[in-house]
Amino acid sequence: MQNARFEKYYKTQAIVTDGEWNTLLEMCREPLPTTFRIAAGKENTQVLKSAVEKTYVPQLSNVIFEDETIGPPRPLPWYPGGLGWQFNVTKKVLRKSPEFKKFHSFLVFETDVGNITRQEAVSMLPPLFLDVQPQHKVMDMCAAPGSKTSQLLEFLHSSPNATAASIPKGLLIANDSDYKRTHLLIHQSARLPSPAMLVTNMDASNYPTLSLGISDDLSFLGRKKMKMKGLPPGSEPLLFDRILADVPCSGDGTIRKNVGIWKTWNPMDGNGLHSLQLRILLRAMRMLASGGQIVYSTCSLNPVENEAVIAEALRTVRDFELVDTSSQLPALSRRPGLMTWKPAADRSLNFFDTYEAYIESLPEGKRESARLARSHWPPPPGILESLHLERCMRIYPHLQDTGGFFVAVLRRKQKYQAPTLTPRAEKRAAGTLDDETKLSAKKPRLNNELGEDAVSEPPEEDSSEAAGKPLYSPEVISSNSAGDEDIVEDAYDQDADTSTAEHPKGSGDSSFKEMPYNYIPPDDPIITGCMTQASLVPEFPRHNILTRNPGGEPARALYLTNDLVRRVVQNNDFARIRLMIAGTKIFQKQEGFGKLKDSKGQSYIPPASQFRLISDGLPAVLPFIRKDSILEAKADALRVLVQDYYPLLIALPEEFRLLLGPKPLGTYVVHFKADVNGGGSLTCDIFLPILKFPASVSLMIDKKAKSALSLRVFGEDVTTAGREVLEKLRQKKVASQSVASSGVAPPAVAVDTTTDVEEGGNTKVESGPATTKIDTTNAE
Ligand SMILES: C[S@@+](CC[C@H](N)C(=O)[O-])C[C@H]1O[C@@H](n2cnc3c(N)ncnc32)[C@H](O)[C@@H]1O
Repeated sequence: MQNARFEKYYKTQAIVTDGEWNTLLEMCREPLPTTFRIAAGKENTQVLKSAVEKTYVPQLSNVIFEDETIGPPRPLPWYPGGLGWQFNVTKKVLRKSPEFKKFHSFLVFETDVGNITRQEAVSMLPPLFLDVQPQHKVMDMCAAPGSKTSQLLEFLHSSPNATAASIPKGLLIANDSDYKRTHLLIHQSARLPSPAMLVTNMDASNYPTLSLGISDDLSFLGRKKMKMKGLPPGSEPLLFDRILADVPCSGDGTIRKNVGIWKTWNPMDGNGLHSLQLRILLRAMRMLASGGQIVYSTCSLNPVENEAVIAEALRTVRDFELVDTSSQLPALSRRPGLMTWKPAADRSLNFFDTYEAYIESLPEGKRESARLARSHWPPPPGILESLHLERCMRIYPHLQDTGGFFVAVLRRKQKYQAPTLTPRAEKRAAGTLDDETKLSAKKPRLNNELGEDAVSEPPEEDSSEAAGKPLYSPEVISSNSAGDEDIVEDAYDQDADTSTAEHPKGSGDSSFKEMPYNYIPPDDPIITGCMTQASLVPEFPRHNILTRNPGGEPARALYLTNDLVRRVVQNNDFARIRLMIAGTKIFQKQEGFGKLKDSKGQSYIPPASQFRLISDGLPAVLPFIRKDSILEAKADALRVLVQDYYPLLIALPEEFRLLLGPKPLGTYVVHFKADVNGGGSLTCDIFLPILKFPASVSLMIDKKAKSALSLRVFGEDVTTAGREVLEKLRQKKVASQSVASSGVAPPAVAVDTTTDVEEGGNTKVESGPATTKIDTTNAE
């Protein structure tokens, strides 16, 4: 864990005092504690918090392992509501100490079902500073794998005036340019299903302005007739209230976790990312609504990726300022942003005081293609002080035993003023600008923004309009000048910036093949059937249900969005904007239901009623389910339901059987009431979907969620999957005993050697043995 360059570079930057440097460096060599947070705003948030505080902390308080006393988990003092936690034990302790093993299983189970997220402490900070509220339009520009996205979603869903299940008015777009990584994002966010969520796969530095369609309220435009190319006049751009720009970075703040950085660190990684980071932040600034806020963050200590980016962005878009966050999270120990720094021009650490000195050092023929831009250096005195870079936050590992991190909160200073159109823009608005002039007006704005020096990442060629693709840009683009900072114009000004939209960097996939999004007419018989089946009240937003297949038929799965997501989905061209998901799945066709025939060969269930509620989307639907249709049950019924995939009706406890028995086949929600005495420890109310068959019933949650529930309520995994794992382990033990006694190798036994839950397999009950079982049950 040595790197002379790393040491020299950061000593030169004076990121801490000389006296403190060794403490910082020593801490970089220590392993990082494990941190996790309990998901906020869920029904069981307080239950889990209390399980950690009142059950696990006492159990783990006096653990002695190999003659050493191990400390229990402790709360992160700065994390609101006591929901952030940290503990510091080795993997060996986690595996071998019975107390910690149990705690580890608890964490694994609850993580799988989305109640707990393992996340580095410092990575929890940006969403906390973003101050997201349920009505906000939020963008997470570089979101994968999505730990901050899930935190943002929790905030979007936590309204003091509503239940955790209510649908927020705002939206969250989680974007990443890496196609494969967007799937991590989808997986992560599925843990908190949201009708307000969209995932896109775009280059954030060129993110197109999305349209919200024609708005009744045109005050955002300052004029009634604004023409957007490809859209009817008066279309409203989607401007965001909150944007997180957690940009790609060199990541040296993660050196405690990623020890490989000791070997490979060099200043050129940070130098090379500066331009992209700046472009992403500038794009965020242009997409921000009046009064909005941006959080810019990196897990890098390098000022070139941090203060230098902020300084240049503030100089470019002048109506922004850094927010003084000193009164927020007072228990968080932090250092102010740097006011000066010295870029190194190469791996050999040749430092230059000024950009001019750097350029002069280059042979004449190489100056044009200099790798560093003026913006790598601090702004000149006079300007520098006015930027208040000290308001940026630097988190160092030794301050509170974390990774290193950088956070800056930016706010738009002034209210938006309606633009006065230049003559060119007037011509454009009138559609009288000839094509050639239009194209030349679209010269890459990027060069202006970054100055002539921004050569390390040359702007890509703009080919979108030339290729005849529709662009959602208004015809009101005035001449491009770097100081021309007008919100609406910025938001619209996509002509210069959309060239890579169809081929995001890193996606490695140029043929985007997501299914189209089609809203189903609210009076469609399938929607009516679903509403009847699930006893939904008339207020259910039936107009916001979409399906995803080329024909637009409600064939298999139905997704729920909110009104705002619907406006986005219906007013944009997704041949160009790579939309991965919109909203959350709430109903799924139960294919086996069609096969259920009575003795006369008639279908039991008409096609319009063959859809069932799925557990993932239940929180979004629950507020709309008629209370009197929800079945009540106790922990004893839950035990039967988790024990087998398809328990027979006659196996249910009498009270619940009498309730369910007379009901028609189909989908129901069961309310398991909090009860710590009834054969399990149900410490809070839970609502789960079930599906009733002629002679059996199935709890419609996946295998992992069942195991997690079983562990929490019954203290053991009583599920089929859990029993199978135990059986395999037993067989393995028997086999190894027989080797020991006979000396003969036994036949191979397929055993999951990894943890039970994680390796329980991915088969969802919902799609697993259903068909076979249905047929059997029917035959009975
Ligand atoms: C620091 S990571 C983000 C971590 C994430 N915010 C989280 O908390 O889980 C940076 C992400 O930026 C993505 N990325 C890189 N270049 C990008 C670009 N031009 N536009 C959008 N995303 C980009 C990477 O794929 C990577 O997932």
